[in-house]
Amino acid sequence: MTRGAQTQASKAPEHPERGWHELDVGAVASALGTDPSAGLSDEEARRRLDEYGPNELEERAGRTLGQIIWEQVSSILILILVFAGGIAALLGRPYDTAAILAIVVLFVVLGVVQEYRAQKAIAALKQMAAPQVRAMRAGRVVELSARELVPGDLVLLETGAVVPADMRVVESVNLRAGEAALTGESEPVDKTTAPIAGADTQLGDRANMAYLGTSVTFGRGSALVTGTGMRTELGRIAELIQDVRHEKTLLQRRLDGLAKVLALIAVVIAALVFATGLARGEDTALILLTAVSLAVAIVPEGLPAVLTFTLALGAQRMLGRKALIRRLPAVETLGSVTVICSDKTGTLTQNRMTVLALRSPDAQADLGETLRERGPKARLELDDEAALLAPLLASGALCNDAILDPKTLEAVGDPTEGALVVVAARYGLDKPDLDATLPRAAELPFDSGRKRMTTVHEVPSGDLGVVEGLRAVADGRPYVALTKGAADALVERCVSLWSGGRILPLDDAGREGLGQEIEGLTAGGMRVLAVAARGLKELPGEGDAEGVERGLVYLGLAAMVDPPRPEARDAVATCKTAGIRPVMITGDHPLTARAIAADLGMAAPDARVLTGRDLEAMGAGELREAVREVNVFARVSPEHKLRIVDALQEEGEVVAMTGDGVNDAPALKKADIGVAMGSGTDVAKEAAEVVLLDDNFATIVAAVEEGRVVYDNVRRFVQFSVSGNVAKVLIVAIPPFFGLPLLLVPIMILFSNLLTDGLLGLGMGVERAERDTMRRPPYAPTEGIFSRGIAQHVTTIGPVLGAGMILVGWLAWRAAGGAGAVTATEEALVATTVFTVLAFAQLVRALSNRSFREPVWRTGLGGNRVLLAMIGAALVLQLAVVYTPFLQNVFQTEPLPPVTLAAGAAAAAVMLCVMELEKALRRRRTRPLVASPGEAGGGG
Ligand SMILES: Nc1ncnc2c1ncn2[C@@H]1O[C@H](COP(=O)(O)OP(=O)(O)OP(=O)(O)O)[C@@H](O)[C@H]1O
Repeated sequence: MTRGAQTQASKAPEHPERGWHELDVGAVASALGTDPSAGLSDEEARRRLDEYGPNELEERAGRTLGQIIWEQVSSILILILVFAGGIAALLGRPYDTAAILAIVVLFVVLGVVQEYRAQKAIAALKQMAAPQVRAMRAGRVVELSARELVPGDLVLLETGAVVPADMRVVESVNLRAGEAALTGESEPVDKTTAPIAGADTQLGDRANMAYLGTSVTFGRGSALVTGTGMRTELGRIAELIQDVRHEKTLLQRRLDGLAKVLALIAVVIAALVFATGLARGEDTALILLTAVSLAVAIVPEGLPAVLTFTLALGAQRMLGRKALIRRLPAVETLGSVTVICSDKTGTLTQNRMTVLALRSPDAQADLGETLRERGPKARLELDDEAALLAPLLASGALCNDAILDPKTLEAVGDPTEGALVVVAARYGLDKPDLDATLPRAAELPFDSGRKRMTTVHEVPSGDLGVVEGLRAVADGRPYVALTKGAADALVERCVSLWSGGRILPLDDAGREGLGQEIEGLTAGGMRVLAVAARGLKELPGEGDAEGVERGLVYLGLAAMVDPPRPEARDAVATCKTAGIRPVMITGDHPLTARAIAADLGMAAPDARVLTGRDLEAMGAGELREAVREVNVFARVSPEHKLRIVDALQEEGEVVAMTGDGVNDAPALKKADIGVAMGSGTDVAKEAAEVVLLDDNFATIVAAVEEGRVVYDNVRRFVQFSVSGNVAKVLIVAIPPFFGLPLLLVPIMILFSNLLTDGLLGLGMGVERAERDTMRRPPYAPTEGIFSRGIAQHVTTIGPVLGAGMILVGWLAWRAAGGAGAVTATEEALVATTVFTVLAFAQLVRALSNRSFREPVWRTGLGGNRVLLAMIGAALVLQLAVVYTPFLQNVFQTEPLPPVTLAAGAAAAAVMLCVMELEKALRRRRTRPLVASPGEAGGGG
C-alpha cells in the first residue's frame, strides 16, 4: 500500500518553476515528493510537520502584549490615578504616592494578565473548533486536524468542508468551491484536474487549484497540498484581511462608558470640593488630599479585571455544558436571546428513524405493534401480501446511501435512509444483494431544497427475483430511475402508479386520495417519504434532475417515526418560563412538524404552521406580522431561514438560529447567535458563534442560562462596587464640612477598591445560576446595567453605608476628644477605624449580594466556596494592614483595640440587616417568577 509514498518520500517538496496550476497531476506529485493516490508516509509527514510547522495562520487578530499594556495604561482611570499620585507626591506623602503608583502597576498587570489569558482561552477554543480533515497517509484514510497538514498531503474533500490549505485538485466528482472570501466571486466555481496554461492566470480562474479559506459547496474530490499556513494565498494577504480591531463585547463597551462617566464625576466632585474648601479658607494640603482621595474613591479599579474574568469563565462553563463558544461576545449575547429557532431533526428529535407504516397501491403494513412486541430487531416474512410491497421496499433501499449490517439489522449513514434499508432487510431484502442485482449507474444526490433524491440503475437481462416488477416499471428501457423524497411533492410528480403488476394512470382524484393518505400519516408526527420510478433510455446528464424526476410511476409510501429527545421537552418548558420563544424550522411536512411541536409543548395541536411556499407568497410586512405568533415553519429551505431571522430581528427579537449545512451559513451569520451542529459542515461552524458538541436543543438553553449567569454576575459586581464607591465618596466629601479629619486616606481607598472589592468581585464572578435565572425575562440589549433595581440599590445602600461610616468616624473622633484635642496619631486611629469597619461591612455585603432577590439565609453561605475563600483572604489582608508594623507605616494605620473590632463586627451585622431589608422591599416592588415576557418583572 505504501509503495509510492515510500519511494518518493525522502525527496523534499520544491516549488516548481511554473505555477502549480500549469503542471499535470504527475508533475505536481513529483515536485511535492508524494504519491497522488497513497499520500505521504506517516514518517515523512511527521518530518515535514517539523520542517514547515503547523498549518495555521499567525494569529494577528489577537493584540500583542504591548498593545494590551498600552490599552490598560492609557485608560482614563489609570490617568486619573497617576494624576492623583502626582499630587500626593507634591503634598510630600511618599507612601501615598508610592502606593498609588504601585497599585497602578498592579492594576495594569492584573488587567493585562486577565486580558491576555482571556485572549489565549479564546484562541484555544478556536483551535478546538479547527476543522478535522480526511487525508490519505501511506495509502490509508486518516482523520486529522487541519493543523497537522503538510505540503504533499493528499486530502479528501467533500461537500461542506472548508478547504484547509492551498492544494492542487487531482480528482473532481462535480467538485465545486465557493471562493467569495478569497476572490470576491459569489458564484461557486467548478473544479477540474487538467493543467491550465498561463503563469499569470488569476486565482479565480485557476480551476484546478483549491485555496485555503474557500469551501466545498458541492461534490467531492481529492487534492494535493501545495502550501500550508502562511505559505498560502490567504496567508500572503492575511495581514491585510485580518481584523486587527479588538472585538469588545456589549458589556465591555457599556462598562467602558460607565467608567468614563464615573471618571468625569470624580473630576467634577474633586473640583467642587477643592473650590469650596478654598473658599472656606481651609488648609490647602488637606483640600488637595481630599480631592485626590475622592478621585481615587470613584474609580472602579477592579471592574475591568472582574469583567474579563467573568466572561472567560462563562465561555468555559458553556464548554462544560457542550456549547463551544467561538467568539467571546456570544457569551453575553446568549443571555439576551429572546427567540431560539431550531431545526427539528436531530436537535429536537433523536434522529433515530424507524419505519412504522408502508403503503403501496395493492398492500399495506403497520409495524408498530409488531416492533413493540418483538423488539427493534424483528424480522418479517415476505409472504404473498408482503410481496406486493417488494418494489417499494427494494426501491427505498436501492435509492439509498446507508450501509446495512444484515446481522444486527442496523444501518450506518443518514437515519432517514437507514430506516428504509432496515425495513427492507426485515423482509429479507438486504441492500447488498439488491445492489448486486440492479447495479447503480448514476445518481442525483439529495438536497434539502429539492427534498428528494434519485438513483439510476441498469436493468440486467437475467432474473431479478422479487424485484422483477421493476423491469416492468422500467417499461422495456435499459435503465430504471428510482426516486424517493418528501411525499406530498413527489406524488405531484407521479403520472401513473404500479398496481396489479401493471402501470395504471394516476389522475387528479387519485393524487388527492394519496394526499389524504399522506396527511393521515403525517398528522401523527411521522415523516412520510414517497417512492417512485420510471424507465430511462439513457443515463441522465449531470444535474439533470428536472428532466428525470417527472412523469414518475408511484410505488408507495414509507412513514417513519423519530421520537423527540426526552430532554428537549424540559428545555422547551424552561424557555417558556425564561421568556424565550422556541421556534421550529424544519424541512419536514407541516403536519409532522406540528405534531412533534405539540408533543414538545412548542405549539398548540391546532397551531398555525407556515410553509416555505407561504413565506414566498408573503411580503416583508406580512411576514413580520406572521413571525410574531407562528412557532412552526415547515417545508422550509435554508434560504427561507434568512428571511425568518430578518423578520424576527425587525420585530426586535434577539435570535439564535441553528443550522448544519452549507446553505445555512448566511442565516447563521445573520442571526444574533448562529448555532452550528457539531456534526454539521465546517462551513456552518465557521459562520456560527456557538457550536453544539452534542447537537442538542437542550444545550442551547443551557448556554443561554450560562449567558444570563455571566450577565448577572457582572451586574452583581457593578451593584456591589458602585454602591460601595458612592459610600466612599460620601465618607471623604462630607466630613470636612463638619470639621472632621479625613476619614479615609487615598491609600486606604485604593486598598479597599482594588484588593477588598477586587477579590470579592472575583468571588462573585464564579457565582452559579440563581434559582430564578430562567424564570425571568431576558435582558434586552438596550437595557442598561442599572435596570431592575440596581439603580435603587446604589442610591439607597450607597448613602446608607456612607452615612453609617461617617457616624462610625464621628464616634471615634469624639472618643479621641473631638475638635481641637485630636493628635495626628489619633486622627490615624479614627481613619483606621473607618477603614476597617468599612472592610467588615463590605465582606457581609458581598454575602448578601449573592442574590438579587433571595434573602441571605436562603442562598446560604457555602454555595460559593471561591467567594468564601476571597472573604477570608480579604479579612486576613485587612488585619495585616492594621496590625503589621511595616504595613502600618505604608498605610498610615494604627492598631485597633479588640473592642473596636467587636464594635465593627456589630456594625457590619447592622449593615447586613439593611441590605436584606432593601432586598425584601425589592421583592415586594417587583413580581417574581414571570412566565412570559409580557409580564416583565423588571423593577428598574
Ligand atoms: N435521504 C433522503 N432522501 C430523500 N428524501 C429525503 C431524505 N432525507 C430527507 N428527505 C425528505 O426531505 C425532507 C426535508 O429534509 P431535510 O433534510 O431538509 O430536513 P431535515 O434536516 O431532516 O429536518 P430539519 O430541518 O428539521 O433538521 C424530509 O421531510 C424528507 O421528506
